[in-house]
Amino acid sequence: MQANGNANQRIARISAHLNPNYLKMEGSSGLQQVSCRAKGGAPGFKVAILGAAGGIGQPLAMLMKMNPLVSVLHLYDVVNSPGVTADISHMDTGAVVRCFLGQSQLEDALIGMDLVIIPAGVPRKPGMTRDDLFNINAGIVKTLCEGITKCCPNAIVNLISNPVNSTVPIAAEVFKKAGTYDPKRLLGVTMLVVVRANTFVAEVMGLDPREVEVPVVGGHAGVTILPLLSQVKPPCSFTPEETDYLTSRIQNGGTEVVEVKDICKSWGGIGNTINALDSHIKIPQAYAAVKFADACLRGLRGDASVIQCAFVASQVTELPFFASKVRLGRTGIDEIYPLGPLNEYERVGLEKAKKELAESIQKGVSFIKK
Ligand SMILES: NC(=O)c1ccc[n+]([C@@H]2O[C@H](COP(=O)([O-])OP(=O)(O)OC[C@H]3O[C@@H](n4cnc5c(N)ncnc54)[C@H](O)[C@@H]3O)[C@@H](O)[C@H]2O)c1
Ligand SMILES: O=C(O)C[C@H](O)C(=O)O
Repeated sequence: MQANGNANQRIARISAHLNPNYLKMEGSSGLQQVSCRAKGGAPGFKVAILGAAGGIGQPLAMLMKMNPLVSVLHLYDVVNSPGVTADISHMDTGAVVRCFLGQSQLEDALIGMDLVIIPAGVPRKPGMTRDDLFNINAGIVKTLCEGITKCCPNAIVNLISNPVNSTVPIAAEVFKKAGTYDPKRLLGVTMLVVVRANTFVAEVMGLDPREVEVPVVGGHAGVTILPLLSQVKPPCSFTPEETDYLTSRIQNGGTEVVEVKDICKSWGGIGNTINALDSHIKIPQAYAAVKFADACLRGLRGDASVIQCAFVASQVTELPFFASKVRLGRTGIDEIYPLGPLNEYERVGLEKAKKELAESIQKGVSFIKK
């Protein structure tokens, strides 16, 4: 005890390492909060993850810590962020990692950020739609976006929390209310369905998924997810059965994962071992989120021709938001591409997608305007 100091002092040392907001003040017995901006060791972008201790948040934090474009990584959550930060900060990559815990530290987590990634909120359980998450996640996204308006209104925002079809309009309304809205900087992350589409098409066609590009437009739930199989690169032709199978599998990929994980969970562990699925770590979801975040950072850096699909404010259809291919640049979205020629199957799908999307968008807008 002598050598290591008392418990408060030990906590203070650990906390100061993890969190620049907690520094042990000379002569004080406990922790005292002081304001301090995180400093990065290497040049690069400052990125905050809100919801960093969650199933997506943790692997996302690990992968962003490995990204050479990131110099400072802020990990914010309402629980467990110190443990996650301790772990991630031991990786010998360039980004400096800082921990932020609880609402009182939200603003410090956000000050000066170039990119804010939001996977905060509850995930689906079997039998639920993404829209069933609205009641809880709408309020969470609203609070986090209010923080962004105050602390980093020019940051690019990657919104992952579901239902994306409603949370993006919620974020837009919060930013509009604060007078900080820039539609070029707000992007709903739909990359995961593109990743799945590339994989499933590659499986059917016997191709390497890294060489396949499937544009997926519309939104991020059920029938609003519209893969444009007529525009796959390299050009492929599909039988009607293959088109039905692929469209349905891409639209229901999220549900497939939720259900299979739940079945595995019900098997339990072997003997007394803990079932790893209890932790709900979501690695491919984080992979997709990082693929998208990396594209945004490359755009910010000024790389040419960075093109990905995302759910954004759009004039591609009559709806105010729509997912389609966008080109990313130094200030966010530089260009939104039109849908291109659709076949009859896709035209029918588009009408279904727009009907559901219109309701989800309106639900998000009304949540803030009510
Ligand atoms: N867009 C996509 O492609 C995609 C993919 C997968 C999951 N999701 C969505 O992402 C969300 C998170 O999924 P998950 O599996 O990581 O869930 P999770 O429950 O494992 O993690 C969510 C994290 O958010 C935190 N959180 C809750 N309220 C918060 C608040 N007010 N501020 C900050 N953090 C808060 C929780 O403490 C938790 O650590 C869900 O809504 C899920 O549906 C989206
Ligand atoms: O399906 C979900 O609930 C999570 C995510 O949107 C997914 O597509 O995996």
